[in-house]
Amino acid sequence: MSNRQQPSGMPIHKYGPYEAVHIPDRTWPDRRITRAPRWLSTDLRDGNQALIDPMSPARKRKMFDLLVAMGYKEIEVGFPASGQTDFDFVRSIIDEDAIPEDVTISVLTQAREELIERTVESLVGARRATVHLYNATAPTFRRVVFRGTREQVRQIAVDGTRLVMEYADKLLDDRTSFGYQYSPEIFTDTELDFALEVCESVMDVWQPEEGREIILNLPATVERSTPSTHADRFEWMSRNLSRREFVCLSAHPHNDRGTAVAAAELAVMAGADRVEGCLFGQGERTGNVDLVTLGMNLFSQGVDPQIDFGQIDEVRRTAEYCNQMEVHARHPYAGDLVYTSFSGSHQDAIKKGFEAMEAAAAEAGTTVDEIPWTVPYLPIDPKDVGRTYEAVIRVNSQSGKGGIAYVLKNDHNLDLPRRMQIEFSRIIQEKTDAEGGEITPSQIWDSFCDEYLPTPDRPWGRLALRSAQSETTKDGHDALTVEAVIDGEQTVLAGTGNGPISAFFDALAGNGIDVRLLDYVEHTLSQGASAQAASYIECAIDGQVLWGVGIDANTTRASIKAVVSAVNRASR
Ligand SMILES: CC(=O)SCCNC(=O)CCNC(=O)[C@H](O)C(C)(C)COP(=O)(O)OP(=O)(O)OC[C@H]1O[C@@H](n2cnc3c(N)ncnc32)[C@H](O)[C@@H]1OP(=O)(O)O
Ligand SMILES: CC(C)C(=O)C(=O)O
Repeated sequence: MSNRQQPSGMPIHKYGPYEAVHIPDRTWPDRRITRAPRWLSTDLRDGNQALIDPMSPARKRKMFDLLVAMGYKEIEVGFPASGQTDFDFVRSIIDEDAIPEDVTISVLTQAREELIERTVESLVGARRATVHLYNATAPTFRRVVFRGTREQVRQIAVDGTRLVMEYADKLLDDRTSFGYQYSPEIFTDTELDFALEVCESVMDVWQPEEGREIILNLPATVERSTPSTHADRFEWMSRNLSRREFVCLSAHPHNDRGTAVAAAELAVMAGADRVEGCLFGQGERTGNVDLVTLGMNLFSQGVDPQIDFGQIDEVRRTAEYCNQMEVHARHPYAGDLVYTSFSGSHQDAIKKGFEAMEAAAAEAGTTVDEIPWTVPYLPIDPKDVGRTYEAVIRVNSQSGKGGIAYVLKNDHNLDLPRRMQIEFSRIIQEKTDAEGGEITPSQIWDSFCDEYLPTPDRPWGRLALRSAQSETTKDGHDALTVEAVIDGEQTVLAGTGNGPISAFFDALAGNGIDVRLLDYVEHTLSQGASAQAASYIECAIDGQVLWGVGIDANTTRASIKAVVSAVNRASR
């Protein structure tokens, strides 16, 4: 086959490659993230401004309280100059003293005097507050939006910073510890030397020093490049900024290329101290970077994310309510299906993984919660985010014996022998092939009972057990007397053997039912006085090989029931 590429016909002439950064001695690829960066949640600002239906004050408050409860210490709470809703919300959380002492709120503004004044006004009385000023610095914006030169655009940032400081001096008092953040918008489209020049000019006004940091936020307003180039740009800025020790370098990735999480992680490796994003990647267009995935990625590497994700479904439900948008079923760590496996080989490995964890914990004399998590296909223990194991394995036509056996073990403590797993999985497979879709654990259980465990309210089969009594004969054999119904007739069966099962086979043989034992497994189902035992018996009956199952508090009765189950199945 030829390797030559054929043109697709797509209009590629409209686009060009993203410019690389010349930084051959880059250091970020060798760095590791060993602690969480500072996080800023912008759910209430960048997230909110992208919603079809922006959050009502009640929804905003619910989101704010959620973020605080999760442990976010920097929260962008709005764009107060945008209108009364955002302004009033900022006032409400300050006036109602809803902001914990260790939480800093921040508010965004354009570099326009009337907006800056209104923005600072919204913060009066706040304990810890940051004004976040932005202006676009990218060439297209300079040309199209501001219709200005580099110098004029740099001046917007400088004047804006000065105005923020003046209004903070004028309107805020010593109740407020006041901070400042500047963002050269579309940093990813701005020439690096110009981004640096504007940031330096802004710093010249703010004068960062010990105890007076400046947050320089470098937004990938539109994600343009690979995460590696994004990291190169961060390393370049981090190396070239003056007063670096007083700068909190912040990343603000968006997800236009679908790589925002990687871009944020590589930016941190390249020197970013802080990451701005939204829960579940809410935000403009394809969203801001997802703070949940970032935090959980750290957690899954044994790094404390500094955020509590222990009840991820609660977080998801609240975010869905506030944003009025659903989190996708495949969303990392939080989607409905992300700890669920339908396919046979995955289920088999998961089941074995759980069993290996239990064995390793028992050997170490501890619990599975104390040993390293190593269950195949599950990057983290679903329990750590408040999920149960119930949904870990779900069964459809792609499933195999391991998954079905897992459901029976997990839900009913039944540990089926391997060959019986194969037998029962064929029965389930026939059902899923015929009916399509998923078969639920309760449908699996119904099928299992129907196949192996006829009950008085759901009787079937030619043989029904009424009672069984066994005693040991003088020569050490078992003599068994069984009251049963065979083909509708009350019968008393009697037989002897070197155990109750062979005595029962003897009794059945006397009634024309020929059964041969191939395998026998039993285990207890529960502990304590009402303990139940499960027996699994593989028999050859009339040329067929079949399993039968019996459950009873008495182990002899459990095994006799298992034989009855197999005999009935043979003639079903
Ligand atoms: C990348 C981001 O997410 S940035 C955040 C974006 N978020 C929002 O815009 C949500 C809130 N915004 C709003 O509610 C409104 O835009 C307001 C109330 C702030 C301002 O509204 P308006 O006064 O009608 O102005 P509008 O939004 O149309 O802005 C356009 C004007 O602001 C100028 N401008 C835009 N951004 C900035 C900036 N960061 N700094 C200074 N001027 C700016 C534009 O050049 C334009 O000026 P012109 O009228 O002289 O051409
Ligand atoms: C205001 C800035 C930080 C922003 O939201 C963006 O550039 O995406």
